[in-house]
Amino acid sequence: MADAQHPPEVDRVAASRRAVAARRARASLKKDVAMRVLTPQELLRRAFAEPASPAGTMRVTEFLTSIPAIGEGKRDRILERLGISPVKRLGGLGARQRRAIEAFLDERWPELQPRDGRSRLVVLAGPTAVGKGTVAAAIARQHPEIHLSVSATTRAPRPGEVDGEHYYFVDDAEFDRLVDDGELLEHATVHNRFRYGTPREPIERALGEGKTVLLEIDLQGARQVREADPSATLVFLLPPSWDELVQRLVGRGTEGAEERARRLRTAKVELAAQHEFDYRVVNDEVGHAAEEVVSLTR
Ligand SMILES: Nc1ncnc2c1ncn2[C@@H]1O[C@H](COP(=O)(O)OP(=O)(O)OP(=O)(O)O)[C@@H](O)[C@H]1O
Ligand SMILES: Nc1nc2c(ncn2[C@@H]2O[C@H](COP(=O)(O)O)[C@@H](O)[C@H]2O)c(=O)[nH]1
Repeated sequence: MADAQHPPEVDRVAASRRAVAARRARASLKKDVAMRVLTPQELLRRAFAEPASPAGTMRVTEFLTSIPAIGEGKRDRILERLGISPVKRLGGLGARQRRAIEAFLDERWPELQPRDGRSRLVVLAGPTAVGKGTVAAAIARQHPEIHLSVSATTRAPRPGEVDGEHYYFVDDAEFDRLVDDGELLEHATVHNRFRYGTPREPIERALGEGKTVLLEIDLQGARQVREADPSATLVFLLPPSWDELVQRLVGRGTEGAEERARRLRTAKVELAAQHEFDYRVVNDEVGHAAEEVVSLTR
């Protein structure tokens, strides 16, 4: 309430700060559910016990889509079935609606959990020129609901590559800064040459929104992701044969002979590590390989 000691603008600033803090706290709770640090059932219990808390002020729509298996379409069907308005906040649900949403979670929980306890983070790795980029681009085209990570790199753009779309092209100083500020989920010097890394924030945001996230990275990066999140799904893309791999590299025409030789040396090391991965997919035909990778993320 405004008075002589608390003029209205001071109250407005304080209220806006409180609103920002509450929004951040709700976003953090959603991320915890998406990352499975917190179960939806625990979040509901907090919301019902304290309707004014960040959990209690979360909208039912936000709550449902924080569960990775629930997208917007499914969310709307669930709310309609439960007779709950999408504008409702968890703490504002009536007794009947609380029972309905709790019963729904109890009944459907087994199928809402990620398959065999895996997170929604998916790594696609494999030797140079096997077609990781091509398969990842096909997945992004066919499945816009899957978030494709854009890496930072110190390598120069190839003709046609667009900053912010194919990579964030940065210099060494900026890459150092990203590492020092903890802005990368993983990073590595690839083919003993340039540095590549996965920006952390867009990944966490997409996971927080319940999306599947695809990282197209090298073996060193895949190992770091496994360390950071043992429940990530690691997929290794294989060529139909070694000769076909060499042909694809030569056919792409983006590297000179020396760089091709360097990449093929790394390819031998990467192929020898394929058994560290959860799944192996042969990229014989792009569409098939893309759908096979997607089926492993379901
Ligand atoms: N299934 C396929 N059949 C034939 N050619 C393919 C197939 N998949 C990809 N290619 C071609 O192989 C070449 C290499 O593909 P791409 O650049 O996607 O490989 P990459 O694994 O991302 O390579 P790098 O690790 O070197 O970046 C490209 O010219 C691409 O068009
Ligand atoms: N560890 C990481 N590796 C990455 C990342 N982004 C790409 N890569 C890998 O680098 C090589 C070479 O890529 P190119 O575009 O120069 O041909 C390839 O194996 C990519 O998978 C990353 O963020 N981290």
